[in-house]
Amino acid sequence: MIWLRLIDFRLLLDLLFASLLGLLLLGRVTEARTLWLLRGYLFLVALAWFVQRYANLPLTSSLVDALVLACSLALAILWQGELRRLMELLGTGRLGVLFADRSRDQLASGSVSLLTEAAGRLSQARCGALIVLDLGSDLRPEDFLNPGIRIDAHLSVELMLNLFAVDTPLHDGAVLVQKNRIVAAGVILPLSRQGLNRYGTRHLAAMGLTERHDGCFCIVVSEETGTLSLASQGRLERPITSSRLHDLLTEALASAPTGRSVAADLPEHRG
Ligand SMILES: Nc1ncnc2c1ncn2[C@@H]1O[C@H](COP(=O)(O)OP(=O)(O)OP(=O)(O)O)[C@@H](O)[C@H]1O
Repeated sequence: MIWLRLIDFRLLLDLLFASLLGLLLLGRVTEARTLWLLRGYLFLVALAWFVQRYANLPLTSSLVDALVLACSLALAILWQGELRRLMELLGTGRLGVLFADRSRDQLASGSVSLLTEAAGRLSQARCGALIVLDLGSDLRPEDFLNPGIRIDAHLSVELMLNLFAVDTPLHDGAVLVQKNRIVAAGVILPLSRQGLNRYGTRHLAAMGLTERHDGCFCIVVSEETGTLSLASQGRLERPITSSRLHDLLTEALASAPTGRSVAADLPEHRG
């Protein structure tokens, strides 16, 4: 049993926890560029640890430490939105989101066609619209300024046109689509603080929600111009054609994680 004494259990535990944390972080990233950056950063951190622990090279160790610090600062600037979100999740105890199932079977591709057709027809009619497409985020009713009215209906072009028809009670605000269903209408989203001088509130609302929730996309139809836009990660792509919208949504669907449903938490009526 001498070999048992030679094993450093604390070191094993340390390596196990660090590997689990690394795998968890890598598992949450879907975008290729972000993944490369994260891999590079984790490699540098591991190198710094290795040099410090096993090589008696103080100057090299200081240089690698300085490199890790510089990269940490650069990534903190680059990923400020994601880091803010992570701190929000830690602060509100919603850690389950980090371990959520990431299978990709939510919005069917047929729904992308339905949404594109609805958006195209709303655009032609210059009927203002805002559709939130949740492809697997951790959205909760508290994330909205007002969670709106619960609908829970099959996604259809006709219902979408009806919901945004002018002078109907639910046309103001956004429609929330989750897992091929229209979950709610009249949803009021948080506004973005970017682009205050460039965009009106409908577009700012689309940016505001998507900058907070990576798995959310917002389709915006401008009432003024009929222009179609797609918001993701706080950025607006506009103007876009219906076919471009279809391509972007198909792409988004192919790389989207699945999250929990907000439907169950929505109140029957507006507070
Ligand atoms: N926070 C919000 N959440 C959801 N919808 C909102 C929000 N704020 C405004 N809207 C919707 O946007 C409409 C007002 O749009 P506004 O003209 O201010 O914005 P816009 O970006 O210029 O859009 P448009 O090009 O359609 O005029 C409201 O009537 C409402 O339906």
